[in-house]
Amino acid sequence: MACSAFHQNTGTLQYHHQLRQVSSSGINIECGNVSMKFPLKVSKLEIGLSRRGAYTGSERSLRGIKASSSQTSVVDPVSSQSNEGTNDLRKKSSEAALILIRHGESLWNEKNLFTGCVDVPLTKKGVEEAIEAGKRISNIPVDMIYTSALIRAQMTAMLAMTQHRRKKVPIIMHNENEQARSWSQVFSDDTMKQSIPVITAWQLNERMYGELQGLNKQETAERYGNDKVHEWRRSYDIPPPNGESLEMCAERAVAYFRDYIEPQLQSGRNVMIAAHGNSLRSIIMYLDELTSQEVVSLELSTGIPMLYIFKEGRFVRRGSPVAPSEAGVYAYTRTLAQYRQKLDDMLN
Ligand SMILES: O=C(O)[C@@H](CO)OP(=O)(O)O
Repeated sequence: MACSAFHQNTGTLQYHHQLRQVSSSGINIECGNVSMKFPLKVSKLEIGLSRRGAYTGSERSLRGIKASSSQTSVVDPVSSQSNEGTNDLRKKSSEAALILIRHGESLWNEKNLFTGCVDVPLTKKGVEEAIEAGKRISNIPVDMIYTSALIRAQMTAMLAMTQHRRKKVPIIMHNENEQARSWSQVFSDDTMKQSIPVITAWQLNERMYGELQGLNKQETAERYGNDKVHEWRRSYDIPPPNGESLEMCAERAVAYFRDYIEPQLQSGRNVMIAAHGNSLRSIIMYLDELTSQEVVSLELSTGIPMLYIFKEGRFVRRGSPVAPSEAGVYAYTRTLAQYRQKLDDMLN
């Protein structure tokens, strides 16, 4: 018995580019009418070294953050997961896939309202974006899912997983108290093998937008001025009135990532995170070693998955999988290619 439970335009870095082609000389990425080629040889280490001198004290502390908050969910189920689809591959490889998805359009995105920690659901368009995101990642192994505590991120994760070819069932872990844990036990190893634990964590929530929550973004810009509102929305260390700056959001989100998610990747588990514009901006700032100036121009689109490969202790951004048939995604690593082949053999 088991109790188991990734453009540059008008100065704006937008991580919603479309990966078009991977060749031996580089990666072609298209975004709108813009096409860029990135040489494969440019490593994160090189980028990091050239940027490291520009870090501020708080950025350095971002990299040294220890979580001050407790984990919201117990991860026991994971150790009892066989993840048999990728387990044998894991033994041969120290690499893991990390998928980041900002939730699909929410009802307050549609109304152009500051949302922050207000818990609103997806629009119909948001539902469609989540399903489309799922199609893009349907051949990438997922062993664990992390979402924020907010419904728009959870809807996105669940809807995306309806498209996954492996058809494992995502199960939200309820560890908020002993009774919840006890009442949500599963008593079949076989069933657990066909499941993916979903860990919800408030630390991955959207930045708390303070007294802007519920206000219209356009009206707020007209009242306080475009520059002030842009500073509140995109600066690193200037908080909106009584809300969290990106730096404050990073203190919890990056700490959670480092303390709870990175160890899963280190042990070879493939992880998907469904979260929010700013909690993901802070995590990407950490992964890509962006400076506080660079993160100002980082924008994330709703419902676009970004793929990173974690290998030998380093994160390498691999853009956004375009479609299940996109051969380039599977050229990233031998492990992913093998996984896809296995799916093809099993399901076709
Ligand atoms: O309203 C919000 O919570 C966020 C994300 O939608 O807005 P912004 O674009 O200002 O980060």
